[in-house]
Amino acid sequence: MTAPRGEKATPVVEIAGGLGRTVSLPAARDGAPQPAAPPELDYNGRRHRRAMDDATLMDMARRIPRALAQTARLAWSVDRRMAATIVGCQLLSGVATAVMLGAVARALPRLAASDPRDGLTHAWPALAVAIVAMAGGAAMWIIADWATRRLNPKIASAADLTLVDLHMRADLFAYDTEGFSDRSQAAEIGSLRAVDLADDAKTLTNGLVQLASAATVLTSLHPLLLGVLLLSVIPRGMGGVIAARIDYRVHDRTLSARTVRGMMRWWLTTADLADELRANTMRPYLHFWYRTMCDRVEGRELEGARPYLLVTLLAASLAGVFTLGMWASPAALVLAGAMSAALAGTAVVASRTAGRALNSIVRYGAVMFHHGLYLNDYYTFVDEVRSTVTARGATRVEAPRQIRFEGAGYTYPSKDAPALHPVDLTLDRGEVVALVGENGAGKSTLIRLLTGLTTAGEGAVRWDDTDLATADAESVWRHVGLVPQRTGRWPLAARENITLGQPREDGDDRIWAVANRVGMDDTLHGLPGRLDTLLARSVWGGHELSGGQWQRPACARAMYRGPAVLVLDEPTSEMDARGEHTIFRELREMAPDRITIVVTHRLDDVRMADRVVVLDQGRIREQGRFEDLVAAEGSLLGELHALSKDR
Ligand SMILES: Nc1ncnc2c1ncn2[C@@H]1O[C@H](COP(=O)(O)OP(=O)(O)OP(=O)(O)O)[C@@H](O)[C@H]1O
Repeated sequence: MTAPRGEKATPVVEIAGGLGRTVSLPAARDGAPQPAAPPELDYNGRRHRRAMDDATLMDMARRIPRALAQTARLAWSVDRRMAATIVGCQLLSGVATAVMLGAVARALPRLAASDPRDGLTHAWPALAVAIVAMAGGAAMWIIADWATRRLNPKIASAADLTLVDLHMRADLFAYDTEGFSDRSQAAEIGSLRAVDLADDAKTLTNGLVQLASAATVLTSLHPLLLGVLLLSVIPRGMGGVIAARIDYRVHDRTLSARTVRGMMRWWLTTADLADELRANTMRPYLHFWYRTMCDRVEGRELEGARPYLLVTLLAASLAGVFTLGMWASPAALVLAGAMSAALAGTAVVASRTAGRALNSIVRYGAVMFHHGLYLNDYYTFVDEVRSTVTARGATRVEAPRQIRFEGAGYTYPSKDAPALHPVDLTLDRGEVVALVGENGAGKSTLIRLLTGLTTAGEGAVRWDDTDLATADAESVWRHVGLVPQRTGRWPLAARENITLGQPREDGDDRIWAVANRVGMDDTLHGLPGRLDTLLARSVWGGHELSGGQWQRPACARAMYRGPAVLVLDEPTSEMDARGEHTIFRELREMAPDRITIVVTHRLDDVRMADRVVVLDQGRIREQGRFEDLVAAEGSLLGELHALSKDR
């Protein structure tokens, strides 16, 4: 048989089999054709492209005060003393510049006297003032820099902590809304940029203060000089905006590739996937994929280099022309007899100060505009998530004797069809209820509603008489122990992996007792530091558990809480038969004091439940005792049970 066009026939390797026979095996697909390049991925978080593309000098001038105010608010909230130090130093450095220029204005006419010795004698007090003012200005800059360095780590921690905490407190509804992860990512960029913004703000305000001082001195020398100075703002400003736009476009065009490359990097380097990657010879393709992303980023960055060079060259040339203009104006005033040569010298010094200040203002103004957009995202996201955190009611609930679904249904925000159609269901304390159904039937959604993780879109879920939509969420969760389908493999000590989420009791006796109940005590005794052993292979000194072993601390965690509502979503899917048996035996023993709900696809485990609720496409199709349902004609549970036996 011939191989398809473009593909090589799979080579066959002859190896010696047992008993002297030769066995033919297909060799690894070493020379397999390279696949197509990964598709261009679009990143929905790039909401600022238009803002940056369309930005005029006026837009920037309007937005920058807002960015400055937001940065000041952040700085003030983390360290008032340092924030005030920076502002004070900026003002003093401006005063120092004005004093220095004034002193130069006084010294120069005296230095220009016919006898240099005599001139110097008269000029030195003013020169001394100029030198002290310059040194003072430099000292203020250094102190402002020191204060910024003290402020920056605090800003970084505060912004990061706020975001992480809000993510942990956000209503799950927020996670399901369209574009949440994009907004979250944009906010994260904002929190990272907040530190840059403090630096940018310091340099920008310093530029503004210096400019104001120099402009005051220039105006006092001759009002015309101020006009020339203001004229020079326009070309410098335009150049700054265009260069910032080019930078931003490169940033924007490489953002998707950089984002997915960063995500893929974790997949390629984590120990979790190292086995799969090697044994399935995935490396060549993944290397090709990663290389393609690197090339994409590299290529686009190089594309931006040329226009950036042209714009900066043009802007520098125009700036040169205007610098000449600023120097020519005092000369013209001297020639016209409107200004002395000595004052013209002062004007040149003041013009140079103003020119440097303008450069800072334009450069850091553009950067602040850009970074400010992200800081704005940060605050928008923080406000959005805060509103979802406080959206629930304030009624505090006690451990329920009964949970009732009263026509309770739910549709995910991104979906048209309900994941759960309105259902009526009552669960009583002491009962073990098994939830059964095919993939996507709505079991996890029902669990989210009964534990108050999500509130019902229609109808109500009541814990005794309290509608969970009006309840204080934290007070509900205090009574819940949940083993979700995907549990956390927390990179913490074994002890914390069991006690996580509740206050520690004195001693480890309860921890060992619960470890015994989930059949984990032997494993814990085998760990080098027992309960102190760090359960994370990737971290130095850590220890790894097997997949099934990891499900035990998750069950132990829920049992350790001793909750009034115990919910387990496929808790034993990776466990061996002994582990599974132990867990279900314990669940039965614990049942009298609580409401227990178990989701499982292993239908033999369902026998231990008092009642089985079968979900089908978001509706309760049948419920009752396991034996009765299996025996009933046409029952879904009977069909699924028969299929599980027919393997
Ligand atoms: N966060 C979500 N956003 C949008 N749709 C979702 C979300 N979670 C679940 N769904 C959808 O809701 C429906 C019910 O899902 P659910 O997870 O409740 O099913 P399940 O019975 O637990 O399935 P499985 O047995 O596979 O765990 C499915 O169609 C699923 O695609």
